[in-house]
Amino acid sequence: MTTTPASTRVPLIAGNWKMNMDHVQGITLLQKLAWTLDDAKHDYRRVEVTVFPPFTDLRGVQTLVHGDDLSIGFGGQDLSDQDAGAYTGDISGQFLAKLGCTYVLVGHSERRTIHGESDELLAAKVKAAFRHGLVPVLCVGEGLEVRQAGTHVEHTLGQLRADLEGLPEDQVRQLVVAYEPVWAIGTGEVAGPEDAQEMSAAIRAELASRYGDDVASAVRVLYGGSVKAANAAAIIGQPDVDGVLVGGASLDAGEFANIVRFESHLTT
Ligand SMILES: O=C[C@H](O)COP(=O)(O)O
Repeated sequence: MTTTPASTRVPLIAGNWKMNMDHVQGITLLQKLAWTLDDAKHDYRRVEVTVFPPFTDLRGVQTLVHGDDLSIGFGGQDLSDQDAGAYTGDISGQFLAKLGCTYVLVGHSERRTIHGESDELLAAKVKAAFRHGLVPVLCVGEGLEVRQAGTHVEHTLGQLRADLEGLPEDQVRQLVVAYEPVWAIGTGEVAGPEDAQEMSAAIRAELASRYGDDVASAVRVLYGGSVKAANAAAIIGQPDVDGVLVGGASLDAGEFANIVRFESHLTT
C-alpha cells in the first residue's frame, strides 16, 4: 500500500466540552485558550485546533472567533439527519453551517449509548453533515465487553462500514474519524499508544481496501479517551494517529493548550 506520509496530514486537536460550560463560561474558556496559545506562539498551520461547545455557546464562540480573528475552529456536538421541520429539540446542519461551524461530531459514544443512536441513523447524519458543507468527525469504538472478548477491531470496523454506507469517495476523503474506546472515556483508563495505533492502522487499512490508498491517506484518524498533556505526545506520535479528541481535559485552558503543544513535549 502506497500511503501518503503521516507528516502531510495536519494533526487535529479537538476539545469536546460535552454538556459543560454555559455561554458565558464558554467565552471565558475560549479566550483563555487563545491567549495561552498566542503567548506560546502556537502555529495553527502545524497543529489545527478546534472546539465542540454546547449548541447554546456557538453564537458567542462565533462572535469571539470572528471578532478577534482567532485561528481556533469550532463545531457542533451533534446534528439532525433532517434539514428542517417538526423535529423538536433537534439541530439542523444548516444552522451549524450558518454559525460558521467547520466540523460536527457524529456518533459520539455518548450519543450511541445514552441516546441509542443506530448506525443507520448515523449514516444519515454523516450525509446530512456533507449536505451542509460540514466535515463530520465520525466517532467509532468498542465497549469494555467487546474489548475483553478481543473482537474490538472487527466491531469498530463494522461501525465504520455501516456509518459510511453509500457515501461517495470524494466525501470519504474529507472525513475525520475518531477512535474512542468507550471503556477509556472519562474513566482515567487510557488505551496505550499501541492500542491507539492498532485501531487507527486498522481503520486506515479498511478505508484503503474500500476506497483506495489515496483516500485512506487523506483521512485523519484521532484517538479519544482520557487524553491529558502527559500522554498526548506518545499517542499522537503513533504513525496512524493524527490527533486527539479530548473531553475532560479540554475544560482546562492550560491543560488543553499543553495538549495542543504536544510537539514541545517531544523535544524537552
Ligand atoms: O469526546 C471526547 C471523548 O469522549 C473523551 O473524553 P475524555 O477525554 O473525558 O475521556
